[in-house]
Amino acid sequence: MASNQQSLFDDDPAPWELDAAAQQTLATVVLTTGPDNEYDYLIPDELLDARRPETLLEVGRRVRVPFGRGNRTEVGYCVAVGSKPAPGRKLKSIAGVLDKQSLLTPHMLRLTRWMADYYLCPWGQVLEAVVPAGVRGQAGTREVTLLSVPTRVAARVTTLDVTDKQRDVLQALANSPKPLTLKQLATRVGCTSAPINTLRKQGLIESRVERLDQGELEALVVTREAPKQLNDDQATVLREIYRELDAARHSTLLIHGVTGSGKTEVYIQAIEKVVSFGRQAIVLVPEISLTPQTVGRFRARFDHIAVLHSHLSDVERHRHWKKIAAGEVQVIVGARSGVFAPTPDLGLIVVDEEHETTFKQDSAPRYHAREVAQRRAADENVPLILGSATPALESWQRAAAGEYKLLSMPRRVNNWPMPAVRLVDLREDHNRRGALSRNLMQAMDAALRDGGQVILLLNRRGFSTHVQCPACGASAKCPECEISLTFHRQDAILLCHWCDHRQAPPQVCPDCGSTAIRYGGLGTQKLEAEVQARFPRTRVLRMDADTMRRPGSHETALDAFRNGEYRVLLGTQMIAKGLDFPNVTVVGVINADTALNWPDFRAGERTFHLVTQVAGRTGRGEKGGRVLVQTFDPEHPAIAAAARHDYDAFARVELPQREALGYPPYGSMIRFVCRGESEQQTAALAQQAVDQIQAAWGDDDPLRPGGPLKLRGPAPAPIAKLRGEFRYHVQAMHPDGDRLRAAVKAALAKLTPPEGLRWIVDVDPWEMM
Ligand SMILES: Nc1ncnc2c1ncn2[C@@H]1O[C@H](COP(=O)(O)OP(=O)(O)OP(=O)(O)O)[C@@H](O)[C@H]1O
Ligand SMILES: [Zn+2]
Repeated sequence: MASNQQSLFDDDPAPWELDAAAQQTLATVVLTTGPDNEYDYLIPDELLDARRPETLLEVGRRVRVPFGRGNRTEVGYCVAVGSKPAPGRKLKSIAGVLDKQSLLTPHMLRLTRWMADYYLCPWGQVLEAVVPAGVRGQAGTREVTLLSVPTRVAARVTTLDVTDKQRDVLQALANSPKPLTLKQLATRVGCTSAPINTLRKQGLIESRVERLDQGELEALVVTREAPKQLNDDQATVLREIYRELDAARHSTLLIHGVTGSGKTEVYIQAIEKVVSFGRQAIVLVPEISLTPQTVGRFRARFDHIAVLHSHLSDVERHRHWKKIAAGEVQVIVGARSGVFAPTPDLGLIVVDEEHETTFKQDSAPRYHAREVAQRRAADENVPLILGSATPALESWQRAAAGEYKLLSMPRRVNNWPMPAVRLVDLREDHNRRGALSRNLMQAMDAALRDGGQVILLLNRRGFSTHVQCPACGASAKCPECEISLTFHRQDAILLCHWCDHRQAPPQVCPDCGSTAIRYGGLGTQKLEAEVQARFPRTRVLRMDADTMRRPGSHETALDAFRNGEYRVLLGTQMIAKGLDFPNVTVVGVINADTALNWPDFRAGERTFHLVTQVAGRTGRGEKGGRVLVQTFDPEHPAIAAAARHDYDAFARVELPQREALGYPPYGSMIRFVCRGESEQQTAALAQQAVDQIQAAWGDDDPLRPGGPLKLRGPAPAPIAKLRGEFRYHVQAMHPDGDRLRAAVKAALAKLTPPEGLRWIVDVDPWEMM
């Protein structure tokens, strides 16, 4: 206020009083659900009393607040406390503090804020996704009795007056670096529980009861491994990583290492250094259940590791979280959400198989763990390592642009050669009646006779993938999704793979009454039947979403294959990843083209990744290995390059095409999808989105770099109907990602969806269906 006007308002307080009154200590709160805004609240004095830490209001704790006209109670996160000028209106007060400690470090607050901005979703929603829903309780744990030898006893085991058996028991226990359960000890010594119990009664063995969850129980039985002697490529890459670690700075290293080049050993030795600094490392893997070997290697090398997988109960997750936050964990191995592990002193993040699509979350917040890891590593000033035999083109492009440092491991360990890949042209194999070409069968036969094992990839589950009436052409479709139903012979049902709708297979065609229903198309169940018929004395293991429903079933199945109980492993893409079985001498790809014709600009890239990765599962031992890839399109660049293990060749063809069309990695893409029961309303909402985005973008200035905004749609999505709702989508692309995000954000704020219509927005989408 200008001072010369002071006299006009005698009642006003003097300027210094005004200042004091204007500043108040306020808490800024973000609601967990509800409007995407930040709200200021007054803080009652008792919540600022440092002598009562359990109710102290701090940034990162959750609070209860009155909200809205009716003052209903909402929960929110306190994201800031500080003095602010008093607003004109009267503020409400915080009603209470929910957490006894802060759930979020300042780093995590910044990271989640960035995610909300980048992925165009409410901050509160991101916060809820990052902080695990842990509740108090002890479900999911088991009480075990752990035995150990007191030091005073261990020192004189040889002179004690005990039986020989008892001495063996004491010796075994004293030699074990960790306490053992009764069962473990008995197995190790080869005795019953009797001598152990006698020793316990005599006080020569101590016992304590602990609550352990499944992961910790597993960790009890790990055998430790020593570091491997690195080969030259590994050593070179490790030196580069050490250089970054010693410099204590952020940078991103992309390790392009062919399948079987020993990337995991490099990560482990890098992390050993991080741990020696007293800091923690986060390792992200595509899916814990599919990577039991990788997880096992980490367990064998570190004492304090937390494995965060999707089968953890809330309670277990919460316990891990607390241990990690307390700095008690050295290495966190986790899927996507492991990137939020609350490490107090992070030293390194590793993203293994960084090209995998599972790193992108397909529900809100639709973040990509690689991007979040990048952001987090930069914010905490630590290196980020991305590793893959088939890097995502996004990463490859950034390396080419100098944003990432590219490190190569072009050879396999032990100088084993890459397996020879043969393309089997299905167009020339006219006499083929089943799924297996003559070439593939011969190769399988030779491998099996030689004591080897076989992996067969077919990326479709079920028995028959379409059920059709040859008389009138009608095919069985899901009534809710209008997608072809798959016949599952085991359960004798037709199943929709999108919505899980089930119905009995028709006896007669519902359209024309013909009884000659044809079951066509090939799924893993049919392949299993064929392999079993052709190789009757061979045990065949099938892995797909149908056989792998229960937690732990992947590990059991892979163990059985490793032990040689099964000679043939067949399945969907879940068998294509990361497995390291030296006895696999033949890999067969039943149909390399299944993903090629997807309505997705990444169809070629996905195909290249899948074929290269599955081909890499063989030739990992003394016996070598070979690969047969069946295809109708052997000249396709993705398939031809995969057959030569030639990533560079693939990238050289694919990148210019992406660039010409403005697709990622050259342009940013945002996808809008809406759905509703009325097709007309759904289409109208998509049109509204297009109009609003165009309006928010404004006119295209021909002189501005990046060219005009590319807007595709509205159009029916490839899955045009799902669970009874119509789906429409819109794609917006432009090289200037920030400007694109701003325009879409502004546009979405103006959308007025009618009752019953829903929409989502996906920044950097991976799913195009
Ligand atoms: N220096 C080494 N000497 C001998 N064996 C090694 C060495 N480094 C790694 N290995 C072994 O080589 C095999 C392949 O290593 P690893 O699984 O880490 O490869 P990878 O690069 O991750 O392959 P993929 O991309 O196919 O998963 C493993 O059995 C591993 O124990
Ligand atoms: Zn359906």
